[in-house]
Amino acid sequence: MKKGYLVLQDGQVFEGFRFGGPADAVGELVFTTGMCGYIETLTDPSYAGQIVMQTYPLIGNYGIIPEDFEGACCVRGYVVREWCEEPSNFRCQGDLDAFLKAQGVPGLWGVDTRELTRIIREHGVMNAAICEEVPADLTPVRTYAVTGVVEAVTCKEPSVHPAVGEERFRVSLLDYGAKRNIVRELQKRGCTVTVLPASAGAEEVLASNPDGVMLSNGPGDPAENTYQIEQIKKLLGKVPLFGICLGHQLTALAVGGSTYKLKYGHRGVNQPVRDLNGVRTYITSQNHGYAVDGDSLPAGKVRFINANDGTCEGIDYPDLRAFTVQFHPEACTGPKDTSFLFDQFVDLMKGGDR
Ligand SMILES: NC(=O)CC[C@H](N)C(=O)O
Repeated sequence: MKKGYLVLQDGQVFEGFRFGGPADAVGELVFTTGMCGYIETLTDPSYAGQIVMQTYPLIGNYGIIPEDFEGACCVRGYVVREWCEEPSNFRCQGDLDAFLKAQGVPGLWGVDTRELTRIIREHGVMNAAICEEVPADLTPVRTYAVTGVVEAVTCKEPSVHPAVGEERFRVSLLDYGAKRNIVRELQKRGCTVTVLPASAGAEEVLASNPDGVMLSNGPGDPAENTYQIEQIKKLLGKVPLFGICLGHQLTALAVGGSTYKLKYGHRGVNQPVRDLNGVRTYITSQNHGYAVDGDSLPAGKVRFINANDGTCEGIDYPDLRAFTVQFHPEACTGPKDTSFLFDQFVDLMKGGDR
């Protein structure tokens, strides 16, 4: 077993064992609390630039299942307490170590992920390095910044995904790092989906005369995406629009609201979200480090809030025929509590209210 280290930007060092890719890596260290769904986590492009640490202590026991991939593996590193060398599952096609090796993603195991999670909860997210030798100079770790990541993960060319069954609607999906299940949820509901690169302009989006526009999830600081925000300004009010996660944040910025970085984000599959339009609380899957400041909004109304910390989790813009959520209604590991939001998007495209 080969020793390795996780070195935090403040100089704390954790010794563990290497697995996965052989290179060293620097990234923003974040933790996710999902007890399952590590395949979807590893292949969610929203994690670009980040070293992901799983709080659940045993990871990899159902192996790697390519059918469940959400997109490309964009994490910079992976940290677990223990990984399973002998996965068992009828759909399994390989183990975690082989997957990380093939992706060139360095991993570290055998570290006290509970202690590390405590540190991050108290201090907030920080940068870290997975390395073979503890570096004498931590400047590259301290100065690392997640930037330019939407451009790095978006598709290069448009692609069309036909509706399952008869085509009822045509949706343009702006891909800021889209998870595949967004496309599937739309296809299932009779939508033909045209996936467009994040560089697509509003004119290009509207040129095909879509019934609705969907804005995807994606990595990095939302405020960095000034071009995309300008395009959303031009789209709002012209066509029904639904935004998820980064798409939600960009829409809020487009109407003149603001976003800010959360101390350690929401990442996991059991985040409670209260619907302010009723009495329900939904359990949701989440992966975000930034949030919309609900009080900053010149348009729209906060519809969902996180039951743990009261942060904004969704906004309705009835005058603009748009709505957006910070959580993931398409979550493939689940929970699927909020998949009805895709039905509501369809209702909006039909010309009705949600
Ligand atoms: N999953 C996402 O779309 C994440 C949005 C954004 N990058 C954030 O961290 O807040």
